[in-house]
Amino acid sequence: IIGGTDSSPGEWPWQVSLHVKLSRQRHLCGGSIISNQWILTAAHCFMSVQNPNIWRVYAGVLKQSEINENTPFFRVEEIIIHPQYNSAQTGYDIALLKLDKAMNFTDLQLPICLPSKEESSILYTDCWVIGWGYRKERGRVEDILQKVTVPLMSKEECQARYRKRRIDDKEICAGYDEGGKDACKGDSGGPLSCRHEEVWYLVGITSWGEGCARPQQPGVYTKVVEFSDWILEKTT
Ligand SMILES: Cc1c(O)cccc1C(=O)Nc1cccc2ccc(C(=N)N)cc12
Repeated sequence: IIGGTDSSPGEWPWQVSLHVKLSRQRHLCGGSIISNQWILTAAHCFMSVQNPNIWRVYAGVLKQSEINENTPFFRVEEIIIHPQYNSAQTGYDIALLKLDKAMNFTDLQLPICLPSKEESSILYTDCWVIGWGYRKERGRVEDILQKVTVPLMSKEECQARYRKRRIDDKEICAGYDEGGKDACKGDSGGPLSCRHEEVWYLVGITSWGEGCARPQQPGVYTKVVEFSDWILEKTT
């Protein structure tokens, strides 16, 4: 996250850290708890590592330094990548992780609401992107979960910023024309969370952007409401 601040314990209880354990272990992506057995994240997180057995899901953590060999984690029973996914820049950057066992909800690990199609006309004005990703383009994974508020933008405005690419209807953009505040590498798969009438909704999944926090290069997110049917089909 570029231009953000430290989060507090329990501020974003749906945020998880996805680690890969080979000889060493490291944070690769974020994700969101959407039920006691399912995590929603980005498909591009799995392009180099599709084997479910090497993934570990950490919930209820604020700092990466909290994670050690004694920290409890969930194993991944199944990775479901959207069948139309090719690359982050071409959309459908969405994946579901089925946990090997159902998690108990606590103050530190709780699900976020999926937006419903009926409410897709809501104009969200209080949106935040969070993660342990880079604080600058040539950065590294951060210790304390960062948060930054970003305004949503129209598809037309976003397309005007990304002339070489096609921004499709199942993507949503957010950011500032002057740059300076944005998600970045390592935040991928994490939530773009928007609060509406005291309830938080998972509006976007951090997907890509040209660099990070550059002027007139907004962050591009998978538009979750467009995948409601797919999510329900796979998780029920
Ligand atoms: C290609 C690249 C790096 O190697 C290092 C850092 C950033 C980049 C890059 O261009 N964009 C990115 C690469 C991977 C995940 C990203 C997630 C979000 C954003 C965003 N701006 N909202 C940019 C990303």
